[in-house]
Amino acid sequence: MIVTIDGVAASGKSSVSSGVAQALGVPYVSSGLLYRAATLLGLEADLDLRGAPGLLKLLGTHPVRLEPLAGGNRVWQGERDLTDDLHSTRVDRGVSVVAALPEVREWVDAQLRALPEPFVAEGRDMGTNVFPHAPHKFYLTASARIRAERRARERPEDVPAIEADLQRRDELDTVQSAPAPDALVIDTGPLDLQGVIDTILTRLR
Ligand SMILES: Nc1ncnc2c1ncn2[C@@H]1O[C@H](COP(=O)(O)OP(=O)(O)OP(=O)(O)O)[C@@H](O)[C@H]1O
Ligand SMILES: Nc1ccn([C@H]2C[C@H](O)[C@@H](COP(=O)(O)O)O2)c(=O)n1
Repeated sequence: MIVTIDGVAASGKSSVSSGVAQALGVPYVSSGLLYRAATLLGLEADLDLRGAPGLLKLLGTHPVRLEPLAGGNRVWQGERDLTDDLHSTRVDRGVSVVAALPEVREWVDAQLRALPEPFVAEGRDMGTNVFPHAPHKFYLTASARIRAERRARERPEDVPAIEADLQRRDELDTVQSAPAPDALVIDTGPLDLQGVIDTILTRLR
């Protein structure tokens, strides 16, 4: 069984997916981490992030592996754990460009589809493109201001700067971020984290 949880940037996808996955006793899969890993490695290699061939060559010679766990995902390149470097402002600013490359999307989708069920998958296009036959689909939203206020608790930047970055990413990610027609759309603005998790668990049960 696959549960998909998609949504806009910083809408709570990974926190909510982790809570739902732990309640169900299954792993969750954070697809965005693979796009972030491709971005980080491209930046470190000083590549033009708009160029798929260079990125794919890098990913082919230095394979990246996603480790899905219920409590949190980790991303490995050989023995190197990339996870803690994937949520920097630098990666945030480059990742939408990388995620727009069809070749990189194919690379991510192939890794996701090879994972053994059951799991909760979170991202942008889990319910539309990667797992369109999933029986349970959810889509999280909240205003850019609320998302920025939440994120400001974990980043050095102030709320207006984070909000501007989120709005920019929302625009760049629009193409692959539409909710599946059969997804339950949840406005997380008025809910706390547990409230969102409970809404999903209630629907699943
Ligand atoms: N409903 C909520 N109420 C309060 N805080 C929340 C809620 N949902 C998420 N948060 C907080 O908002 C922040 C962003 O959440 P999270 O990282 O899970 O979002 P995301 O959608 O996975 O982000 P990204 O798109 O950048 O990967 C975290 O600090 C999280 O604890
Ligand atoms: N299925 C996905 C997952 C992620 N992306 C893009 C969109 C974001 O700009 C970036 C990082 O995702 P996040 O960690 O913010 O969820 O990757 C995508 O296009 N498709």
